[in-house]
Amino acid sequence: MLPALDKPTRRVGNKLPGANSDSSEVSDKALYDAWLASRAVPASKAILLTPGAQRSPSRENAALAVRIARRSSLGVLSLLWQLYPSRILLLVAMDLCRGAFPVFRGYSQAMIINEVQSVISSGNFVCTRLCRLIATELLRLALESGFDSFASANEEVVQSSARFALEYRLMEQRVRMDVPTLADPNVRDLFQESDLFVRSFSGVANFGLFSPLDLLRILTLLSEMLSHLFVLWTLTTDRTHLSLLAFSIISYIVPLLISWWRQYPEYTDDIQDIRAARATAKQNKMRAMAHSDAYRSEIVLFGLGPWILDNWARARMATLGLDQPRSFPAENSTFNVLTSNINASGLLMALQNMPVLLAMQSSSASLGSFTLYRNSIQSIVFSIQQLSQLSRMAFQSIFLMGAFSAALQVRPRLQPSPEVKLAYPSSGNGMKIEARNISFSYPGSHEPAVRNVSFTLNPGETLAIVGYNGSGKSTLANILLRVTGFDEGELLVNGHDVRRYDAAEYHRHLTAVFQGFSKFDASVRQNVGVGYFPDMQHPAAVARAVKLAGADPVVAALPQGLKTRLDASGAGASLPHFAAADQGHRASPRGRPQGLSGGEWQRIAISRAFMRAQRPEVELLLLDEPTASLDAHAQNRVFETVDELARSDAGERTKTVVFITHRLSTARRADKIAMMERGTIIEFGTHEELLAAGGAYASLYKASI
Ligand SMILES: Nc1ncnc2c1ncn2[C@@H]1O[C@H](COP(=O)(O)OP(=O)(O)OP(=O)(O)O)[C@@H](O)[C@H]1O
Repeated sequence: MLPALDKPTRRVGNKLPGANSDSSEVSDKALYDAWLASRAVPASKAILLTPGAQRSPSRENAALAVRIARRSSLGVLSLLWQLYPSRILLLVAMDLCRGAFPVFRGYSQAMIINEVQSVISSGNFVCTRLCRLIATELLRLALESGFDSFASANEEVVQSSARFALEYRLMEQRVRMDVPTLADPNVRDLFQESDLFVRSFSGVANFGLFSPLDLLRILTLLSEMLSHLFVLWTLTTDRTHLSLLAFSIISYIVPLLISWWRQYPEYTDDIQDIRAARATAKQNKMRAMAHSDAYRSEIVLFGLGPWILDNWARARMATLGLDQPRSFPAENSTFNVLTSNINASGLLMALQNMPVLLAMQSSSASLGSFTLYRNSIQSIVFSIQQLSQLSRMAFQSIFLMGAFSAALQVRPRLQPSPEVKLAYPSSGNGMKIEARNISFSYPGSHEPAVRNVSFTLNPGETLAIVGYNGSGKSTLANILLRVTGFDEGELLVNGHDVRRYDAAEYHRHLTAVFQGFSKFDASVRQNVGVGYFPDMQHPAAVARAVKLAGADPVVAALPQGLKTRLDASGAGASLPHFAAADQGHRASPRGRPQGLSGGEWQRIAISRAFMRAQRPEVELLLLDEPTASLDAHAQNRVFETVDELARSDAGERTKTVVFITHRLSTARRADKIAMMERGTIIEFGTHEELLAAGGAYASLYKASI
């Protein structure tokens, strides 16, 4: 079970036998735990690294990397293998062959150099052999580039299909996730790191990311090193030469090791302490604010730009370590100071030349073989350098791979486990809802948003939920809709615990208007059609829903009717072309997204709910302040339509209706009214009963008329 960082899981009693109801799980808990542990900021187990941050190469992290690799690499590699086994084999073979190319290149060029040397030293300027050698070199170059482009094309196909396959798996998993699962910050980070893993499939070192396919690059480097070693072996057959060879390689590697050691403490530009972790989180928050369209109006109106910039700059400087003066001698060790002041490279260069000079004494030595010798040693050292860089990237990618594997195993919190799953039993005349002592607290909140709520609603009845702001109405609605889970109590729907229904199946039997409904940057038809996908492509069905919601005049005034693209950002309304269009009402240019008023958007949201409300399988209509932005006439019409939709042709009630409202004139339409205060139902009954009781509802009602 995922540890909820913000909130202890309080689930007392009423737990379904054998079911982890309303809790998510990762089937490989050890994998998830190892990934989570790798994110702990050293010296503070409570603060976690931001997603994508590099793990320090510590012993603990190395052990975690081994554990993660053991648990996830096989799954990921077999997933990749299944895509294109033949192409992957070809990729491996070609990458191994590529390793031998530099050696061939070296040989060919050495032969040309030798030939030029012999032509000059003999004074016999006959260039037939030289021309032949140059022609061979050109042919070799052509073959090599042909081979390279074929190998690259193959690699591109493998990389992009791997990326697509993994992206698909991740996307498939992400769309399965419900609100409570994604409310867990660890799950969100898990998905974010998985995204980075998927993005790494774009060729070597894409944005510093390393994919398992890039391991082939390591193969190429190894085969290149081996072929260079072979060349050196053939060039230096006796023991003296072998020791010279070893000496030569060491003299190249030592400066590298020294510079690597000197850089090591600065190896990461990353979060190694709590202060940096906090600064990174703040920097990301400020960056998100600056980039988001959703905040734009308030940023402009309240002049938040400089405040955002200032906060971002301070946090960014802290993450880059620019906020404190650097005292170099204090920060650097004596060793670093010494080594930075001693330039050993000159001396080592001289040492590197020694083997070459000694080899020159040999009678068999030629200028070409010297070139080949030096070239091979340089290539070996370069390969070692690259190998060390790639292995550091591979180390980081293990954690991202672990995140990917764990993310694919997350079971959404509201999804029942197979042993307790139950098919939804339709009643045919509306949903029966029995709430028993339901309580729920948002993660991180100490006060329950819903507390000990109990009520019964019979099939076909209408319930109005009223109450003060923040009294828990929308939260209760989300619990009934199974968008949010609950911590304690029991919710029976048609006689069974709602936690036993598959969430997607349960949702097929209800429709809703949310208080904060979604506005999509899409056409009117799509904005409404999402309410019932099978009919989205049928303009007549969409037009019927639009008419039922009273949105037909809005749509008729749009330049392309149902096909008009809507501007969900709200920025469109303030753009010049919309200002001009206002005089000629809706005469915006074809194809430009169209802005809508708050009330117009609300009618679109109601149309969306009505798309599905007409379906016979729908047994619950839940409307959270559906008419808050509508005028009184439009409001009455919406409630009349809801009443019609909730009845059969014969006029019998076939759907249960729950609506939340602040307008108490509409609440009296309901069979039952629930008055909420501080998360709980304080009064429950008919309008007349509650008025007669003279309690909170009665006083609120009197205040509203
Ligand atoms: N996502 C959330 N995270 C944390 N707390 C929340 C969240 N949403 C709501 N709350 C808190 O839960 C409580 C109930 O909120 P809810 O939205 O259910 O009230 P409401 O009665 O619908 O309010 P309103 O009439 O203003 O729409 C409030 O105290 C609110 O601050």
